[in-house]
Amino acid sequence: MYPPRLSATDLQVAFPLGLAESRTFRASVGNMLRGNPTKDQFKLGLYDVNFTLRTGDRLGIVGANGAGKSTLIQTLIGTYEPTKGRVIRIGRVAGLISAKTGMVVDDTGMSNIYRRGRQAGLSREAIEGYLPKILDFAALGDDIDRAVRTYSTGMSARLGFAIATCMSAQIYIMDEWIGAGDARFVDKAQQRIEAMFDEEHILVLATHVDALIKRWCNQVLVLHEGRQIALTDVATGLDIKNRILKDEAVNTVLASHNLPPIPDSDALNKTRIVKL
Ligand SMILES: Nc1ncnc2c1ncn2[C@@H]1O[C@H](COP(=O)(O)OP(=O)(O)OP(=O)(O)O)[C@@H](O)[C@H]1O
Repeated sequence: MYPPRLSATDLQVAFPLGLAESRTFRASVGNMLRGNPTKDQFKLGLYDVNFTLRTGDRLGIVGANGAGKSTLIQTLIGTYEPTKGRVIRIGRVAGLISAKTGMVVDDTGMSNIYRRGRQAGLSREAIEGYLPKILDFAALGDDIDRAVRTYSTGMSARLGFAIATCMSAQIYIMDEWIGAGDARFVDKAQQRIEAMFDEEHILVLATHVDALIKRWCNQVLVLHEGRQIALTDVATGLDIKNRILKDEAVNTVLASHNLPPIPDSDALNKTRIVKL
């Protein structure tokens, strides 16, 4: 088996801005005259993203609200298709982006374990092999046979986390939903993730919590208005993010770390609405 790898090359994700009403010619003309977006206009949610992660790499993704963190996570997992560039995933990916990710909420917890196992390409026997570990971690008791829609957020988080981390993935891609459980679960989940900090796994974590980045990551990617502005060590990445949050000029902050500037923000804003 090849060692795991996760890479993004010239990644771009654009969201259509076209309004539903502009399906008629009259509405389209009206929108154009009012300066509203037309059907063929897109907003860049993410662009210029480039990195390669190998075993042992643990990447923290940081940035202000709307910087593009969730868009990048969803694209790495494969929920969003890039409009340009590409993502390469080598190895089994576990995406942990919300407590109920990938679950059919009308089915029981147990059915969901089997479904997720099948989706991961595992045989019934293999899933049964993982089952005791999953049930132990989820600690749902008899509730495992109830529909997931009846679970609290914390119960769903425990089950989702147990499924994702007990079925031996090599690449873990997470948002900060992990904080959804109670203190005991968060502690257990943190220990479980830390046990994977070895040469066989890749971790990607998007979060606003600096302490988690410091504890779990060994490199940081800073996003600003959808663009990757730095891929660097943890201390530098957090400093850049925090100074930008305090409204320091982006290029001043980058220059203070000897990093290349980004085009001036006027130019940046103009290029954010694009026609593909
Ligand atoms: N489905 C969508 N359609 C249109 N625009 C979107 C969509 N999803 C995200 N965006 C836009 O893309 C940009 C990046 O959003 P994203 O949710 O990735 O940011 P974020 O860094 O995760 O923010 P937060 O910290 O607030 O969760 C935002 O301007 C957002 O409005």
